[in-house]
Amino acid sequence: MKDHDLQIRKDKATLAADIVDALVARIDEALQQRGEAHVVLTGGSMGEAVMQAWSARPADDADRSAVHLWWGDERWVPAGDAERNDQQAVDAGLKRLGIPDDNIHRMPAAGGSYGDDVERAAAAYASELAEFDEADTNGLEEDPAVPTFDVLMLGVGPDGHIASLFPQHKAQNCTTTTTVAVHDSPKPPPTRISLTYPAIERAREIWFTVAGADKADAVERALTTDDPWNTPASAVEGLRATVWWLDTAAAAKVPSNDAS
Ligand SMILES: O=C1O[C@H](COP(=O)(O)O)[C@@H](O)[C@H](O)[C@H]1O
Repeated sequence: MKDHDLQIRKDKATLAADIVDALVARIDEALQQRGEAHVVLTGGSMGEAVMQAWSARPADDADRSAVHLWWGDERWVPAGDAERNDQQAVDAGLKRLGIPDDNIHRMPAAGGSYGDDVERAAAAYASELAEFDEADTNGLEEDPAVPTFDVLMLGVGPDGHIASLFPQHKAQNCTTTTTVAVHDSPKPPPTRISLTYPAIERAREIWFTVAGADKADAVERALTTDDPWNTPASAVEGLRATVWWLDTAAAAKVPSNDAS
């Protein structure tokens, strides 16, 4: 069993609310310490639940002009398509957060500036990430050209995938760039863009956000094995912390799964 921080809650709604409380605290801390905050959103069911909980918080007058949002992966369909992770975030309340549009770093869409060229689109997102690469990493080792993310959230599929890195899929082998175009995804839609492992691991904190009984086996494998090829969620750790935010159903096969 890995020495990761386990945060287990009784249900998905409580889980999402507590994730958001912790996220807002991390963002405030990053703004105070470094003057800006970089957060990576996940798509999927927990991406939606977290965004709903975040956008439902009472409005405050906090300055969010230095908060940047990124995505860990995106589905290669046109802008505005309900399958897109960014569109699901918008539908869940993204625009109510008060974060400037220029700081919301969406992955390119099919049929947009890069037409149907998903490779070029992935490379363009890598360039956008590189614009926020810092020279001063506050003592952390520097490597891939991405901002050092303060919190990078990852949903986990029932198969153990994270972002759009799927079990036994060759996109996992891409370690020389920070983004990868994913073809033949086993989960629809078949074409996607994903951060690669080196980019994902450039995060002070990685937060796995997982709810539901169908994820319990994947969570157990991720916490007890080091086998990225078969369970991508077993592959990554944050630079300072790795936190598993689980509801009791997703934590069913994890030892000491006391909910609060
Ligand atoms: O397709 C995707 O799936 C994963 C997991 O989503 P879930 O709905 O099973 O929770 C998600 O993390 C990823 O961002 C998304 O593109």
